[in-house]
Amino acid sequence: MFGFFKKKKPAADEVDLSKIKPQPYDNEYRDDEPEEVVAPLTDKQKAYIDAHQSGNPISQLVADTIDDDAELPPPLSDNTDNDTQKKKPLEVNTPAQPAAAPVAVNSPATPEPAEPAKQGWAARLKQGLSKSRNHMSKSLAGVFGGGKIDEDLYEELETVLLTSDMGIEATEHLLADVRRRVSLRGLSNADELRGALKDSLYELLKPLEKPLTLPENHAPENKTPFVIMMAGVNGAGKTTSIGKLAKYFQTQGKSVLLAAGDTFRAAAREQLQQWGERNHVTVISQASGDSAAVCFDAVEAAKARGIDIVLADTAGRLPTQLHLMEEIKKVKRVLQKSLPAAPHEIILVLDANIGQNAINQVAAFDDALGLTGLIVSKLDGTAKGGILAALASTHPVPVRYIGVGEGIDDLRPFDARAFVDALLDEAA
Ligand SMILES: Nc1nc2c(ncn2[C@@H]2O[C@H](COP(=O)(O)OP(=O)(O)OP(=O)(O)O)[C@@H](O)[C@H]2O)c(=O)[nH]1
Repeated sequence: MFGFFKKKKPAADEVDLSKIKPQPYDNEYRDDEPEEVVAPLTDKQKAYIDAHQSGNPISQLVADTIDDDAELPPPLSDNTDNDTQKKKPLEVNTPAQPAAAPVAVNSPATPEPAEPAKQGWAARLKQGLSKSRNHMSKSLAGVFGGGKIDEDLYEELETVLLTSDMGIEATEHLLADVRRRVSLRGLSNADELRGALKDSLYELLKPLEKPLTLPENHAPENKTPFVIMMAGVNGAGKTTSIGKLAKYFQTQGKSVLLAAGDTFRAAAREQLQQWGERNHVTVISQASGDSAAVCFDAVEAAKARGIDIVLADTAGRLPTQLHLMEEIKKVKRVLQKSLPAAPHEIILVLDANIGQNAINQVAAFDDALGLTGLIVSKLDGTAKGGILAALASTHPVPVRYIGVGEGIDDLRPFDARAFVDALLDEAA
């Protein structure tokens, strides 16, 4: 669809958009010349070309027309000169040699370090949660260690749950539920408590298990992209999660495009471009441009190419930074300009290490954006995996995925049963 850009010779400092190739789709790389897939130009496309020829991505024009721009803070980039910003060329990083099959992730340009033998997800999850499991196991040794079930034992259990970051509400709920099960099942020995606790925790977490359902593949000409926007505080794991998801979706036969909407952190764009190369997917970015504009461009590019999924990165921000919360709301509004139903999914990425702070973050981002899901990252780095129980009792937003490591395969849909087993089974 971008073949029409061939008609213009790009300026020296611009990306030559004629080099853009279509993405792999449905496991098949379409190597046809761009001109062959060009439909007659619509008014919108003409406007796009005009905007591009003036060195001014159309997204910037759309972003500029958002009514409440006046209330917005100055742009995040160091460069606050609007004119200069408008001239920032759109960067489209398309991998030079897309893999024949989307599942192949090794790029000749950026060879992957040799990975150790692949583990199944259950083993990865268990290994990822080993800190939490060891903490639980050690603390619960006294509880499950034998003897009678009595009030002292319930008190000990209460302490273990609280020190595992489950929070007061979840702890009270679990204690009451365990008591109920003990009485129903007529349990009397402490070593029988483990099963009762596992069942209680599973029932508490089960409502969080609502996997993301992607739309069916449509014919390319009818297809609109499914847009996933990421939000979260600095360093929560947004960019890394996008990289992992890009691979995960490709293994499901979906084509993916990335939007480098974190235009604030110096290396975020390069970091996303690296993930793009590893996954052989296109990354749309602008050097220190406007986040909303980059995301808009990405959705336009995805529409033109019949891409299934757009993953939009955003800069990290604290909920207390009100001007930055306004900025991310603007990203959402500008995405809707390109595709009224977008973003179809707004995911908050939560670092599991932050403990009870997670509750405030979920509440604040939900209030600002209307969250549809969570990714709980870095569960491997904490001994307090109980945060999910706290979320389930206070702010039960679906946990779409959990991350248990920095590797590309260390992210999967949340499975309450597997999680409880990995957390509460006896440590190896
Ligand atoms: N151990 C572990 N590390 C992770 C996980 N997810 C992300 N990280 C690491 O956390 C660090 C921050 O991750 P990023 O993806 O850059 O975080 P971000 O939210 O995009 O950061 P900002 O752009 O600054 O807001 C990186 O070093 C990642 O490798 C995880 O599940 N486990």
